[in-house]
Order: sequence, then structure tokens, then C-alpha cells
Amino acid sequence: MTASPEETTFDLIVIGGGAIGENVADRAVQGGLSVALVEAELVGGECSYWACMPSKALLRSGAAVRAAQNVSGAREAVTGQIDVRAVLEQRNSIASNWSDDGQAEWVAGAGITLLRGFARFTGPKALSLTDARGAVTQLTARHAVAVSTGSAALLPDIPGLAGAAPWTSREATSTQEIPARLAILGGGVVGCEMATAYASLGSKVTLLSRGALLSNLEPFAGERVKDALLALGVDVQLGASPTSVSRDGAGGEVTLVVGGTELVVDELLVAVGRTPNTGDLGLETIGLEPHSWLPTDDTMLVVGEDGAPLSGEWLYATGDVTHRALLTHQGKYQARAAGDVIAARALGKRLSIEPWGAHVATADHESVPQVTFTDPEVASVGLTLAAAQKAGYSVRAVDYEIGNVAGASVTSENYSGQARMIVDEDRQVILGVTFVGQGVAELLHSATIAVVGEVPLNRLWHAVPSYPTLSEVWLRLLETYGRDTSSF
Ligand SMILES: Cc1cc2nc3c(=O)[nH]c(=O)nc-3n(C[C@H](O)[C@H](O)[C@H](O)COP(=O)(O)OP(=O)(O)OC[C@H]3O[C@@H](n4cnc5c(N)ncnc54)[C@H](O)[C@@H]3O)c2cc1C
Ligand SMILES: NC(=O)c1ccc[n+]([C@@H]2O[C@H](COP(=O)([O-])OP(=O)(O)OC[C@H]3O[C@@H](n4cnc5c(N)ncnc54)[C@H](O)[C@@H]3O)[C@@H](O)[C@H]2O)c1
Repeated sequence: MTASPEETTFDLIVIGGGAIGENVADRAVQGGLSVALVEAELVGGECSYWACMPSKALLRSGAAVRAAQNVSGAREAVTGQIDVRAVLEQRNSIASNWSDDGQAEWVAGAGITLLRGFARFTGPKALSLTDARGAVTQLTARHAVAVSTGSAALLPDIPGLAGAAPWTSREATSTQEIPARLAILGGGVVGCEMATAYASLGSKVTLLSRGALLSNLEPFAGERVKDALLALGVDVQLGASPTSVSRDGAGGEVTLVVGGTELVVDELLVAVGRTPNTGDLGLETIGLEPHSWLPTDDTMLVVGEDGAPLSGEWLYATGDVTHRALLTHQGKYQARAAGDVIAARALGKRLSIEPWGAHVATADHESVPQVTFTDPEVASVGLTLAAAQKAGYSVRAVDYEIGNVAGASVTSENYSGQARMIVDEDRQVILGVTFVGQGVAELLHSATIAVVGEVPLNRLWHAVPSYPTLSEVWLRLLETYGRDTSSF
């Protein structure tokens, strides 16, 4: 049966029904547009089924046990081992058993038309949709198309790697068996989180990292996480990268050659970054390069090599595929801006596109928060010292040992953690904050508000942290910086 033009023409077509695409579609519908959301796999995308949620489910039991083991009285109550089967079942439940029924229901309830299949551009505002049976439908967008196709794990060009069936983050977050021996390639966020999870669940983990761990963050973060991984029994090898990889038949042992020495494991997880899902999107039909990231302006309009939006200003991108900040919360922030601005432009409404306006993703530049769920956690927002200096700010870094605040001593015996605040000396506002320690994830939003709000230090003295909480680290950071009383 051939679909009628009414069924194949929409004000906006969103390609990719991950967390980000869902939000673009939702905002645009709320803004008054008809919207189709095209999804080739599961509505909800990586975050729900193979990334944020299942990975955190794998990490939580180990963190809970260690937290109890560091409190007298509670320690005595922790007498057994982690129940790995129960952890995997809980993870299965958090990943909705890889069924997207609930999210598809939400999409329908939000007034979005869900189209299942794989979308490719055939020209400006024109797409073909291929469904699971191979049937092809042509789609047309009246006003805009938003690409929210996400990213996939990058496989480096190491001899033998591709043929050795390595794990990516997908297998690592969805496995039903914990391998006895796991090698992890890459000391970034995925590598450090998965090393923590699998060591907690009983694997003998070897973590191979070319450089320092978590190298995009303050250096002390990676150092403290490295010490914690060593304490968990992880073999952390810095400056190490395999020169060849092979697997002994399907499902057999994997052998890596690292610095001339053989390392034999049951599985190898590759976690060396991401590649955009744009290889088979028909980008060549609209003058863009297949396999490339899709850079945007702050209203999320895709820009060409000249930095200007494509002719007609109809193509938007949000989420990982933009390479602005590969994080669910930041992608959803972009999605809110994009969905609203697409609707406003389509309906000729007033735009709010000045920095920090409603239709722009200004925070992507220097105010991105991120929690790395290692143990200790790393919670950071804004610029590191190195990034602030590189950007030309006149800065001072203020450090404090979190273990010294009263709240830390009741949270955990021998609490140890570090806080760093980066102060813009010219404006007396905070450009970045990093906390490393148990339970610091929930501290992060206070820092995000201080950074985004550009709250002057003199006003921050009036934001009084409750006693005895970890938040008292804020007061200690201010005291360490010193109070300017010259204007009193
Ligand atoms: C192991 C791991 C843990 C993570 N943990 C966190 C975390 O704790 N917190 C956090 O903020 N971020 C985390 N991230 C990052 C987060 O998962 C991503 O930033 C987020 O999923 C990006 O969402 P997206 O919608 O842009 O892309 P995706 O979630 O990848 O969704 C894209 C969707 O588009 C579909 N698609 C692609 N091409 C087409 C096409 N041509 N036609 C139709 N459909 C298509 C795909 O099937 C997919 O469903 C983690 C990432 C990994 C790998
Ligand atoms: N909690 C979270 O917010 C969370 C968790 C997981 C992932 N993520 C997101 O997912 C994205 C991908 O994470 P990731 O860990 O794959 O990437 P990443 O960019 O964080 O780290 C990749 C690491 O691999 C190293 N590397 C690159 N090529 C290598 C090679 N050939 N051999 C050895 N090492 C190599 C890099 O130096 C880097 O340290 C991140 O950008 C992050 O934003 C977020």
C-alpha cells in the first residue's frame, strides 16, 4: 500500500529516536508542529539500553558495598559477596529488558508520529525510510530535519582487532556473563567506569591506557581514580597500547601483544572514543561529507565548512552527532533549544537567540557538567585549570581536601577527596569546579549553578552550606581563596 502525502509529509522530521531526538520532537510538537520521529532500532537509544542506565546499574552494587564497608557498624553487616546474578537482573530491568514498549507509548502520548526504519537523505528536506522488511517510503519535511543519530564505539586500527570480536560499550553494558579476565583498551570515561564495575563484579581487569586516566579532566581526578582501581585489584598499565590482537576461535581466549608481552584474557573491551552515526545517512546528497560529525551553531543549525548554516536553514543536529558534548543531559539541553527554535522559526514567532537565550545552547561552550561514576566519583563542570589558561583567562586554582569537612567524617571513615575551584580573577566568578570523592555527584549541580549564574564570589559567601554535609567544602574553598573585605 502506498502512503498518502499527508502520511509522509511533516513539519519536522527527526532522525534518531534516542533520548535527544525524543526531546527535539517533543518540544517541536509542544510548539505546534507535526513531527515524525524515525528510529531504526530501539526508541530511547544508547543511553537507555547500552550506555548511561545499564552502566550505572552495573556500578551501583560495588559502590554501595564499599560505602557500607567504610562505616563502623554497617561494615559488620556486610558479610557476603556481591550477588552478581542479582546485579545483572537489576541491570536487565533498568534496561527494560531491551524492550522499547514504554518509550514508544510515551512518544505516541506526546503526539509524535513514530516511524520505524532507517532514514537516509535523498536531497534537501527529502528522506527515504527503509523498514525492517526492506520496504521504502519517501518522506518530506515542510520546515526542517533534525539529525539525532548519535555515535558508535570507535575501533582503532590495530592489527587483528576487528577480527577478534572485541566488546564495545554495547556488550560491556548488556552482557549476561561476567568474564573471568577482562582487558580494557582506553582510559577515558567508559574505560574507568567499566574497570570499576567489572572489578567489583569479580573480573580480573587489566586497563590499558595510552596516556593518563581521564585525561580531559583535572589531573588529580585521574590519579585518584587510578589509585582506587589499583586498590580494587585492577592492573592499570599507562602508556600501553596493544600492537596486535587475536582470538582463539569463536568465543575463545583473546591474546593482546602489549610492549612485546602477551596478555591473555576472556574478553577485550575497546573504549577509545566514539564515531558519528553519519556513514550511511546520504549526507552526500545534501553537500555534506559522510562519516563526519555535524557541527552546529548555537541554535543547532548544521553549519558547513564556511561556518554558515546550509542554504535554506532547514538542517539541524543535536546530541552526540554534533560532537559538542557527548552526554545525555547536554544533548537534551540542545534538544530543548532546537525543538523550540524550529517551531518558532516555522511559525514566525519571536526568537531568543542571544547568548543564554531560550533558543540557544550557550552552556555547551564552557559550562558542561559531567559525573564519572567511578569510586571515588568525579564530578566536574566548566573549565579545568589548563583549559581556562589556554582560553586566556587570568585564573587562580583553589584546592581543598574534602576529607577535612565535618560532613565527610560522618559519611565515611577515612574519607579522602579533593575539590578544585577555578576562579576568574578579573571578574571574581567561578569558571570551573571539580570534586573527586564518594558521593560528590549530588554536589555537582551547586557548582553548575555557580558557573552558569556567574555568581560573584562575594555573594557566594551568603550561600551557606548546611552542617554537617559535604557541601561545606564550598565554605572551605571560599576561605582558602580569601574574602575581599576592601569594599566593606
Ligand atoms: C558506556 C557509556 C556510558 C555512558 N554514560 C553516560 C552517563 O552516565 N551520563 C551521560 O550523560 N552520558 C553518558 N553516556 C553518553 C550518552 O550515552 C550519549 O551522550 C547519548 O546516548 C547520546 O544520545 P543521542 O540521542 O545523541 O544518540 P543515541 O542514544 O545513540 O541515539 C541515536 C538513535 O538514532 C538511531 N539512528 C541512527 N541512525 C539512524 C537512521 N539513519 N535512521 C533511523 N534511526 C537512526 C539509533 O538507532 C539510535 O537509537 C554514556 C555513553 C556510553 C557509551
Ligand atoms: N558518566 C558519563 O558521563 C559517561 C560515561 C561513559 C561515557 N560517556 C561519554 O561517552 C564518550 C565516549 O567515552 P570513551 O571513554 O569511549 O571516550 P573518551 O574520549 O572519554 O576516552 C577515550 C580514551 O581512549 C584513549 N585512546 C584513544 N585511542 C587509543 C588507542 N588506540 N589506544 C589506547 N587508548 C586510546 C584516549 O587517549 C582516551 O583516554 C565520552 O565522550 C563521554 O562523554 C560519559
